[in-house]
Amino acid sequence: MDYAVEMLGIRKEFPGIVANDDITLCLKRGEVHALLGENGAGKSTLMGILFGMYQADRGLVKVNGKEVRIGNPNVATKLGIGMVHQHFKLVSTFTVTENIILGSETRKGFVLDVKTASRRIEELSQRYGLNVDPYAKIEDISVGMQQRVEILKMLYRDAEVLILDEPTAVLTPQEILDLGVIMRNLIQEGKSIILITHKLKEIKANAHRCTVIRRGRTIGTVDVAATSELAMAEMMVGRQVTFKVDKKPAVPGAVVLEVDSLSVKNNKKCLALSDFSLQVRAGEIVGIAGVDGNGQSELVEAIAGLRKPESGTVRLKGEEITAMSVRGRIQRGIGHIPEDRQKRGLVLDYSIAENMVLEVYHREPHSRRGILNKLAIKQYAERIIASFDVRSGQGAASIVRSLSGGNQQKAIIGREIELNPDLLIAVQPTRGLDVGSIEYIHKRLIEQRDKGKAVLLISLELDEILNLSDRIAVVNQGERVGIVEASETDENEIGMLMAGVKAEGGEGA
Ligand SMILES: Nc1ncnc2c1ncn2[C@@H]1O[C@H](COP(=O)(O)OP(=O)(O)OP(=O)(O)O)[C@@H](O)[C@H]1O
Repeated sequence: MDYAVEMLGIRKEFPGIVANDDITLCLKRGEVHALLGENGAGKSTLMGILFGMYQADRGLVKVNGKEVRIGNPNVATKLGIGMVHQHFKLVSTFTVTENIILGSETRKGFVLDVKTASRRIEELSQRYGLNVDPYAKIEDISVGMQQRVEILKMLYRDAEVLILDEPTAVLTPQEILDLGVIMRNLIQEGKSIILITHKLKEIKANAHRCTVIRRGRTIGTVDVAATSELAMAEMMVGRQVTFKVDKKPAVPGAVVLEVDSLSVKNNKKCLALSDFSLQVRAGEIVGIAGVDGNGQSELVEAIAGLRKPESGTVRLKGEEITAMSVRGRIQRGIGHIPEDRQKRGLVLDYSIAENMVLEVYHREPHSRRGILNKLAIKQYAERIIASFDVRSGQGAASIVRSLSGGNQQKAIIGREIELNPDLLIAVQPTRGLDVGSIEYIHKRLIEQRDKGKAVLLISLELDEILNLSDRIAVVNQGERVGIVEASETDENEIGMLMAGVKAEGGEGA
């Protein structure tokens, strides 16, 4: 069999946890091979070993049939293995070419040979249908384009095996389709791809085979065309899963959040949200649908107190909070699951325990007269860890940086729900989560609603918006272009509104 990569019997232990336990993954040349596993199953660790970031404790790696020792990423690069990480590694003030040649520059005399490099990048870009401008600055191009630059970086270094770590998590629906085309172009040219993703639809659409791992062990490798999404999901979590959300009709009560004529500028000082009004009542979930970058982030930041609006007001339970501090808002009952878990959600070098009390460490029982009560904090964190199934090597004492992405997300959600807020703002709450965890988080959000809390849900996943929300507001270019009852709408109508076709139903905010 013609394998580009064989990973055989791989084992890797971290303090307190076996991240990979006898895992086998064989990548055929010219295939897209999905790697599927629940959060913390060990996918990133396995790929870290292939890319030379970690050393396996046991097992064998073969590239093109030959046993290799991949001591660091440079060795991986020389062996033709490239990786696009979830968080891109680009210098935003550099151009595309400068980023791509960084670390492997060629010179003419003392001068960097940017011209030849740009020409080669242009050729590669055309050959694989990437459409990247070598002279554009990274900060001026979209996230989707930046990802293509990462792909080009690998191709420039002659990678034959490309590892894509949850590549669609940051992409818009159109960009996801485009990436599918790019992957097809790559394999047509003989490249092989390992695709880490939680999205079964994408595996179905793009992958030939899929290896499923659970709790560090290989469950099996299946032929994707012959295996249903449900079957793959069940292999992954080891039990039956349902994709449908069960919920009773909402019983909305008093208005909890009232946003009135809010206008907010973005970092570039342009109006990102204009004259936006919305109400969220107790006992309902209001979803905000929109293509990424249409003012959702600015709306959330203005409500959470992270950004000052230009005009308009924000009220919580009747009280104006437009200019109130973040802590004041938290104390009055706002919980916030932020968009970027690493930048806004967590302090990565703190333990789980410390992260769980970031908003409440100054209150009893977590501290008294300025002295922290470590035991109370640990117990508080352990409760969240248990009820949200946050998996880590050393429980509450684990440093958050060492947690898998999905477990970091579960920790944040647990922390915010534990605050029992009157208004819970959930931004992309299930980004990077496996289907089992998504099911659980959805249940918990609905439970909040049924307890009479107001939930504002912002998500780029239309399915999530449609399944969870009671009402849906659609934003386009910072304006509210429609607000509809979730039970009376469908994907098509929301899609039209997202594209900017106005259809205000005459209903109030
Ligand atoms: N550097 C590290 N130090 C200690 N523990 C680690 C380290 N890296 C990973 N782990 C642990 O190993 C386990 C596997 O993590 P890994 O990141 O490989 O999972 P994953 O399958 O990629 O998960 P996700 O889908 O959530 O990103 C987790 O329990 C994680 O906490």
